[in-house]
Amino acid sequence: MYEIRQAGTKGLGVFAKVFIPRGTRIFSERPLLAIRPDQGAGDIYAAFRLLPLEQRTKLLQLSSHITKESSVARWTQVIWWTVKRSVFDVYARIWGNHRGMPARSKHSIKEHIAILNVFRSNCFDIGSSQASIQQAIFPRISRMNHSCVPNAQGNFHDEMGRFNVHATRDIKAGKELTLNYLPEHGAVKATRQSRLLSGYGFLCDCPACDLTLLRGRDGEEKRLQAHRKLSAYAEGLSNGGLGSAEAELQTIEEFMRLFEGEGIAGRELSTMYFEAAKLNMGLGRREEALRCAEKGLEIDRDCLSTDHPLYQHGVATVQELKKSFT
Ligand SMILES: C[S@@+](CC[C@H](N)C(=O)[O-])C[C@H]1O[C@@H](n2cnc3c(N)ncnc32)[C@H](O)[C@@H]1O
Repeated sequence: MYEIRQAGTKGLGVFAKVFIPRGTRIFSERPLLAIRPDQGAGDIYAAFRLLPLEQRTKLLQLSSHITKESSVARWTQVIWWTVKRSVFDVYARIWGNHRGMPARSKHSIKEHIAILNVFRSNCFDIGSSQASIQQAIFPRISRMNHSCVPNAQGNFHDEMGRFNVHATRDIKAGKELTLNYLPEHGAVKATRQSRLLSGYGFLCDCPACDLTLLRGRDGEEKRLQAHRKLSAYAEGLSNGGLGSAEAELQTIEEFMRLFEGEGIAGRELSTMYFEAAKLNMGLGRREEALRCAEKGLEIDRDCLSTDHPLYQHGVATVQELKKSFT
């Protein structure tokens, strides 16, 4: 269905070999390296050292973005970790407690820094408080490049222990498969570019970032418009206003129009639809509430698949709304 090959100046990328319909599960991968919510940078290297050589080699071949600041930060982190480990080593020799630290002979500061760089450049924030893992790298999904108007989205399925990537749009054969690296999809170009440059070392030139074309300029204007609406709503709240459900709904609808106009689908959009359903219900507009919830469910079906607990949750919400009609 896909192939991994050179993507111009972006390095490697993932491309559709055939037409991929919206909702298709393109990838379903277990993490190559992961950390739990209670773990930190110090645990990344320990987890890495426990992997078989073949997987360690694969990991070190992933791309890594290094800046002067991140390089200094990593060196500081690793030196501190090494000092801590030496202290543990002394205790371990006395009491035999090794506290999960790799043996002294296996530790290499250079390798430790390299793996932290790879991890930070390729990891996905699983992000949910319920998930058993917090951040992870995946063998092939980590080859997917960014677009601010992506055609795919990844979501972690905790029970499966897998990160599933689904097509959020129909994708023609030969097209690159892309994800959005940024947590917020509605940000304006300057914000997106600065986050991508500092976090990943590149300036995006996707259709939403190309303001020489009408499509880019139009999208940017819609983003600004949505942010103006959001600011006006937030200002009302901070001036002591309660914020009417109507005003909240209108703000959400502005973002929904923006996303749909840009061809962005996925969890952000479905969440907005479910929120709009709740607000419409509160305003006594049951039919509109049901329409919004059904639309949210349709988007979730395509970006999560029906086996995801969040999809099941959406089914229950729609059923609940339908019951209110009887
Ligand atoms: C997770 S990796 C993606 C796969 C990577 N291209 C590779 O060769 O392994 C992230 C890196 O890919 C590159 N990249 C991703 N999306 C890009 C884009 N839209 N434009 C330019 N470079 C991009 C950047 O170097 C970034 O640090």
